[in-house]
Amino acid sequence: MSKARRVLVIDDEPDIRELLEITLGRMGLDTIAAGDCQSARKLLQEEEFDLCLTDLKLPDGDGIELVRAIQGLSYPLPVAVFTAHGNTDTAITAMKAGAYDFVSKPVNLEQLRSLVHSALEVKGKAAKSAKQKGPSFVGESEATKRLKKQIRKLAQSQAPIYISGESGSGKEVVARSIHYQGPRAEGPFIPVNCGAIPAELMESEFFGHKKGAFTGAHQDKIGLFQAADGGTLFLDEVADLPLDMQVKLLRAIQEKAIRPIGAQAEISINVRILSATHKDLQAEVASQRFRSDLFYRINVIEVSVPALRERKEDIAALCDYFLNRIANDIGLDPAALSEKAKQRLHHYHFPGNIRELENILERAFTLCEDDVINEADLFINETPPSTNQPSHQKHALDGRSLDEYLIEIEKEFLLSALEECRWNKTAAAESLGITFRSFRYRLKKLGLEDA
Ligand SMILES: Nc1ncnc2c1ncn2[C@@H]1O[C@H](COP(=O)(O)OP(=O)(O)OP(=O)(O)O)[C@@H](O)[C@H]1O
Repeated sequence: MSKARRVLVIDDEPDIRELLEITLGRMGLDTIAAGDCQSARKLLQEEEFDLCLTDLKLPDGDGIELVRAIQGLSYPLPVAVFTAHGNTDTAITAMKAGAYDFVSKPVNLEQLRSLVHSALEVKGKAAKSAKQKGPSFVGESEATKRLKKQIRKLAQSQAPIYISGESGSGKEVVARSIHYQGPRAEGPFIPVNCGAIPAELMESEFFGHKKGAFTGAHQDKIGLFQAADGGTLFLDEVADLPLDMQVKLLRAIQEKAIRPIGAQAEISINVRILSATHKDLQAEVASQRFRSDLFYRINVIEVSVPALRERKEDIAALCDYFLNRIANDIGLDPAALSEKAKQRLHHYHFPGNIRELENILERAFTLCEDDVINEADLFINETPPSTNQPSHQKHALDGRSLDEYLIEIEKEFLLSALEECRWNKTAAAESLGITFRSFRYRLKKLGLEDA
């Protein structure tokens, strides 16, 4: 018979300790209880546990400190915290400190059981087979290595994560990687493009409906939250959610429960929320298009995906990967890039990021002759921003002020001129048609004097 798994419960209220002992005992788990920080620390030093549940207010200290101490143990120990009902701030602080999840007091036993099940999987499940299901994550630049490291760490927690980054930079790839490297890998990954659902269908899409709930509801329908139960719901383009839907979503996330349209009772759901948008979500909050309470709830931890132009070292590996994949898909030999084509790609700014690179290569592959892609096959018509065509018409302000936007463009021009002139400032100034003095002044103004 396998050994029962052990849960360390830390709470100063004897009634709660007893309730948890009974509930966890019925789940076949052993409970070891502590009433304060000091005895909890002693137990953590002396014994090994599979899960820890701790209150945040303890007579001799703060539960957050225990959460931090647990991160330093020599083995991974998922820890969930109890928070007062509706106290989102402390839940967020705890998750930032490394807590796996939180449970609101008074404790809802069904929610607690589902949390315990999924937390124990963090330790139990070998992510090996799951990892193979994850997306390919190509790139070895320092920025990509940092991103991969962050993903590995975040995959083990339950904290909602907000993924920011330009369009096509790989936000969904990051979300999938977090899902498939974590304990929910065997569960569903449900991506939803919030901007693509018509407003009138939104509630039913997210929460489902019962037969007859409204005209046209011919049968029961499961919503996206239920479809993602036990897994991850990825809210792509979350900034596009209408305000009334934002309220409903916030409630579902906070209560960990939904009610399908026309249903009598709520249904508990166990879903990890990841979200993304290419817009500046903070600016959306400032202009009251996005609710600040929902913003703080989904943005517990932010992962920022760098634009492709900020990790040019990845371009070669991505080209190999895409060219092999494209050729494989149609059963042909992969094409090679000519030196000039490589150079062109290296100097291009990729406003559409990795998706644009993929499209350029796909088109070039079908156009090239003798399996060699030449510069002309790339059809990159845009003159680089360092020469003469400003790119402002192609971009929306995306919530930025005109000044912020112009500063960004100016920076882009200066940096790409420098890059093209191999960091020779005199030549870069000349290529932009300005004096060396003016060039230096602008670099300083924009904080780029070290460039
Ligand atoms: N590191 C990577 N390795 C391999 N392929 C990648 C990588 N990053 C992105 N891709 C590919 O680039 C394309 C765009 O990526 P993805 O859809 O994740 O971007 P996004 O930021 O979510 O885009 P959008 O803002 O339009 O929603 C996809 O085909 C994806 O598979």
